Amino acid sequence: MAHLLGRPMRVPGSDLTAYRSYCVAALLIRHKLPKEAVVEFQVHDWLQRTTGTDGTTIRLTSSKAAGHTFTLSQQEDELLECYFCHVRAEATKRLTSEQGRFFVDCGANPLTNLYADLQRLRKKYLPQVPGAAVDETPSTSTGPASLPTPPVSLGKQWDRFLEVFPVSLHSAPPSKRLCVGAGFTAHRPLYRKWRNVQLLERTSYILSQAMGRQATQPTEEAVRRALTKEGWVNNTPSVQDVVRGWVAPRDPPTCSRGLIRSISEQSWRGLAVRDFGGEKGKGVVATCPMDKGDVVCDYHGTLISQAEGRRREDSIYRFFFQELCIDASSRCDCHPEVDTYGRFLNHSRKRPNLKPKRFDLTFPDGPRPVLVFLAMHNIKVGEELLLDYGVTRTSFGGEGKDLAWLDM
Ligand SMILES: C[S@@+](CC[C@H](N)C(=O)[O-])C[C@H]1O[C@@H](n2cnc3c(N)ncnc32)[C@H](O)[C@@H]1O
Repeated sequence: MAHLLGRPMRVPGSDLTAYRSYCVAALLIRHKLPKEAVVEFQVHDWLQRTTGTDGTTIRLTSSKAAGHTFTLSQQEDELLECYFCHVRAEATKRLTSEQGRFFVDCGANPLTNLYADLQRLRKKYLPQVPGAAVDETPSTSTGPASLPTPPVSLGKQWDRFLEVFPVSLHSAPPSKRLCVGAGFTAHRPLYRKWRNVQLLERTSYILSQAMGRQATQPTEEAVRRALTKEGWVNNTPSVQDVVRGWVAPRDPPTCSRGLIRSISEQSWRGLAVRDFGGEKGKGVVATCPMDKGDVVCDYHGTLISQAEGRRREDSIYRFFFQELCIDASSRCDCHPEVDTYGRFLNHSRKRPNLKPKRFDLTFPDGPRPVLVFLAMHNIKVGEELLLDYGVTRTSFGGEGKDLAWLDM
C-alpha cells in the first residue's frame, strides 16, 4: 500500500506483523531506546510531531526516560506514519482503552520482544530491499542530548510542499521541474511522500465507493469497477490493497456499561490533543478511524445548573445544554492528572463532524446526565474533531472581538 524504502510494501496485509516490527526496530536501533520506554509512548506525545517544528519530535513519558526527546529522520517518519495510520489503527480499533500503548502487536498487546522481531525481519526483508538497511552503528551518544538528528528539516519542507502542491485524488504529482522551480531542491523524498499520501487517499476513497451503504467488505469486482471509473493511470492502489484496507465497523455503543467505564476512566481511544498554535490553540484529532455514530468522548467537568453556569466567571470551557451546564474551566476533581479531551474540541459551523448527545446514566455513585459527542460521519485518521458550538458573537462578548473563527 505504501511505497517506503523505495519499493512497495504491503500494509496492512499478511505481513502486517513483520511490517510493524520493522518500523519499531528501525526506531529502536537508531535511537537506542530502552524497550520499556517505547512501549510506554503516549499517543498524544507522538502527535506533537505535526506542530511543524524541525522534523518529527517525539517525547518519551515513561519513568525511565521521561523528558527524553529525539527527532526522526524522514524515512523513520514515513515508517512510523504508515504504522500509525494503518497498522496500529487497525490493531487497536476494538480496544476500549489504549492505556498509553504505542507499539502494539496485531492483538493490540504492547510489544515486548522487539529485538527478536527484528532478527526475523532482517532475514525476511533486508535481502529484498536494497538500501533499506537500518543504521546499527553504535551511537557515540551517551545521553539524550546527543542523539542524531536529520540534517534537513523535512517536516517544515513538507508542510510548505503541501501548500504549494496540495494533494488531491485527481491531481498529478509535481514534476521535478516544478519542484525545483518552487525551491525544493531535495525534491525526491517530498515527491515520494506526496505520492504516498495520495495513494492512501485514493485507497480510502475507493473503499468508500466500493463498500456500499452496508459498509461490508467490498468484493474485488466492486473495487475494480470503482477504480476503472476513476481511470487513474499512475499511483493507483491495487484491488487487493483496497480490499485489505477494509475494517469491520464496530458495534454501536449501546452498552451503557462501556460508556460508564470510558467516562469514569477517561479511557477514550483514538484521540490526541494537538496544538495548532496561534489563537486557535489546542484541538483534538482522530488517531484511529471512527465510524458514524461512534461515541468519541464526553464533555467532562463539573455538572451545574444553567443558572449557576451563567453566574460563574466567564470561561470558554462551559458547555450549556438543556437545563444544565458542564464547567470544564479547570481539571476535574475525579481526574486531576488528565487533560480531558472534550474541553479541547474546537468549533466549526460549516463542517462539524461531531454532535453532542445527552445520556442519563447510572454510575456506581448514583444517576447523572452526561454529555457525549457522536461522530456525524466516518472520520479519518488525522482529521480534526469539530463540533458546532451553536453560539453567536454575542455569546462571546459581542462586537470588537475578532471572532472570525465562529464562521468557519
Ligand atoms: C473550548 S475551547 C477549545 C479549545 C481551545 N482551542 C484551547 O486551546 O483550549 C474554545 C476556544 O477555542 C478557540 N476556537 C474554537 N474553535 C476554533 C476555530 N475553529 N478556530 C480558531 N479558534 C477556535 C476559541 O478561542 C474558543 O473560545
